[in-house]
Amino acid sequence: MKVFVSRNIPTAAIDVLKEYGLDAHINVDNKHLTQDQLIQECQDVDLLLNVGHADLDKHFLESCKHLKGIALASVGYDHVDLQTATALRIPVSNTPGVLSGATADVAFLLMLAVSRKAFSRAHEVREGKWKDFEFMQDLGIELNGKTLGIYGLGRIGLELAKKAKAAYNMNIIYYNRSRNLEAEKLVDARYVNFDDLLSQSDVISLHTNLSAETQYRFNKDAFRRMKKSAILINTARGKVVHEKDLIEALQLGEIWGAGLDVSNPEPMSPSNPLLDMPNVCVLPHIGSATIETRTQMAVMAANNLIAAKNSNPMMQIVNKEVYL
Ligand SMILES: NC(=O)C1=CN([C@@H]2O[C@H](COP(=O)(O)OP(=O)(O)OC[C@H]3O[C@@H](n4cnc5c(N)ncnc54)[C@H](OP(=O)(O)O)[C@@H]3O)[C@@H](O)[C@H]2O)C=CC1
Ligand SMILES: O=CC(=O)O
Repeated sequence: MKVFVSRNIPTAAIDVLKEYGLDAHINVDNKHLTQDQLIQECQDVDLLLNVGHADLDKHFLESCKHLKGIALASVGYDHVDLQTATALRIPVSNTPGVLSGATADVAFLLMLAVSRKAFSRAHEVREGKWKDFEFMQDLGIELNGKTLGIYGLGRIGLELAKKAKAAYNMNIIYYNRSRNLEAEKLVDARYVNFDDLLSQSDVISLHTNLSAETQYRFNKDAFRRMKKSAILINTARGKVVHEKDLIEALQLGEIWGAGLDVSNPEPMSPSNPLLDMPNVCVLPHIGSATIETRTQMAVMAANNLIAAKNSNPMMQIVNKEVYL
């Protein structure tokens, strides 16, 4: 069977593929592939281990006629046309759980960075422009005892809630479509409606998957209903936030600051006004980027490919209808 790995992955995962007899062709140069290039690479490929968030849409899926399985090295699968994959009987797997702690760490990091204005003048230090200790400058907001609102309290949201509770005894409120009773028990999380999430939170952290329902849910209207002192953290997907409305809300002082690990599009344009705002911290989508986590993600994806190779169900299947 022909296997393609779309970017470099840790050796541990390549070893798993080899151990089970899959001799993968790896994009060893780690070149960014356009969709056309990926289609070209996958012309006679049976199994794809896909790294990154390039669109695996109808055109891609229908163009790669030999595909019998796609293992994503990500938990999010909003970039895959699952309906077409299922119709073509291509099982698709993801990597839930193993990246929750690392991604929650980045949300926590952003929450602290923005609330303490940690990076707003870091460049001044580097450029020799920092002149003096200022008693009344760079004043941040303390997180202790504040209210953390989580939009999408699932695996990652719960990890963040645990950290926020342990470190700062934050009050946790959340909004999902359904209640998360485990979180209510573990961190005393309180289920609220969307309006209350907006109006009661000191920090709102987004951890939903991207869907038609969640796309642009954080827009002009939402920002107006948030506290003027509120901080927005997004480690979910760029499109959950209406970026133009966010820029306006920050410019008008409708919210206090924002910490973003994701944007729309990615990479963010260097001319994006968010990058010039001292109350905004932007990271290059590094949520799961630790040696430990990326290794576990890649190994999980490799094991899913092995299952597909052996015509067994993939363990972390996201379109299980394919097996009906
Ligand atoms: N920055 C990064 O590097 C990373 C980003 N991510 C992003 O984080 C996302 C979440 O991952 P994970 O925690 O594992 O996923 P989970 O499925 O565990 O959690 C998603 C949560 O979102 C809620 N949700 C879904 N739809 C809605 C809606 N319409 N309104 C309100 N809540 C909703 C779900 O609850 P319910 O179904 O009850 O509504 C669930 O609690 C991923 O999909 C990915 O996009 C993930 C990893 C790394
Ligand atoms: O964004 C990363 C993911 O795993 O999803």
